[in-house]
Amino acid sequence: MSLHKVVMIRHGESEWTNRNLFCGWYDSLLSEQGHKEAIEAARLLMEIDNMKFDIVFTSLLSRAMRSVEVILDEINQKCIQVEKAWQLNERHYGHLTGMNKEKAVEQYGHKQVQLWRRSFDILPPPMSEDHFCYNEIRDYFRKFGAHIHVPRVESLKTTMERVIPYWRESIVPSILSDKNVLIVSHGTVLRSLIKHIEGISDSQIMNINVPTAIPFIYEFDSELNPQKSKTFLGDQDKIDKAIKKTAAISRS
Ligand SMILES: O=C(O)[C@H](O)COP(=O)(O)O
Repeated sequence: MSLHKVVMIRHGESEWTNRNLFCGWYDSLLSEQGHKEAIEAARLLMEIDNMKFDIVFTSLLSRAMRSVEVILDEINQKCIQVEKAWQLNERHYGHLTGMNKEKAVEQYGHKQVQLWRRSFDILPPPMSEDHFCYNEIRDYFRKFGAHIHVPRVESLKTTMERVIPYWRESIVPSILSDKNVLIVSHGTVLRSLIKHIEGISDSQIMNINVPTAIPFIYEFDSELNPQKSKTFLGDQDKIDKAIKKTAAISRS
């Protein structure tokens, strides 16, 4: 039985993640560390036997698009098709956007902030029009056309409402036509896909954290059943440390 292999990667660290700020739909650039992480992700991809991609799916946010450029350059596959879609954007963090995560804990408490970050359906407060990022986010996405509806806030649940239809309608046909697919996206988008693909419950998904720039692989049969849980590439100790860092609110 021939299996369909799909590789997924969360973009490298952004400047705002480096400063421990909630980012969401704000277009924070790849940090210097994020650039190095993307190079390291490419190195891990080169260890896969015969890994030649046919198509890459990514978001409209620079941290993901730039990670794609760095990775494709490093693996010497610059000329392949890259599909950029707003549906693969990070979840919108609403009022929390731009707030320091430790300050948010001081203001709202650890339990509430963790529920906003990792619960399935608890929405942070929405972004109001006088929020300091409101106009910048709206203007950034206007450039890509009127079809993009910029939300005021999203949970994992509402993020899935745009990610899963895009997965079914745009990504799955490529997988089933035997293309080698690479997805470079964001923490919440990848948690959406992992939840959907592995049938993870609403409560269990709280414990899933996707570290930046460590590729993971799914192998699907022809009915798109995953053969096993996602498999991260690289050293297990490094993977465990990166997952722990992603889960934590404090970066110190
Ligand atoms: O949007 C963000 O701030 C990050 O991409 C994810 O942050 P989190 O790990 O706190 O959800």
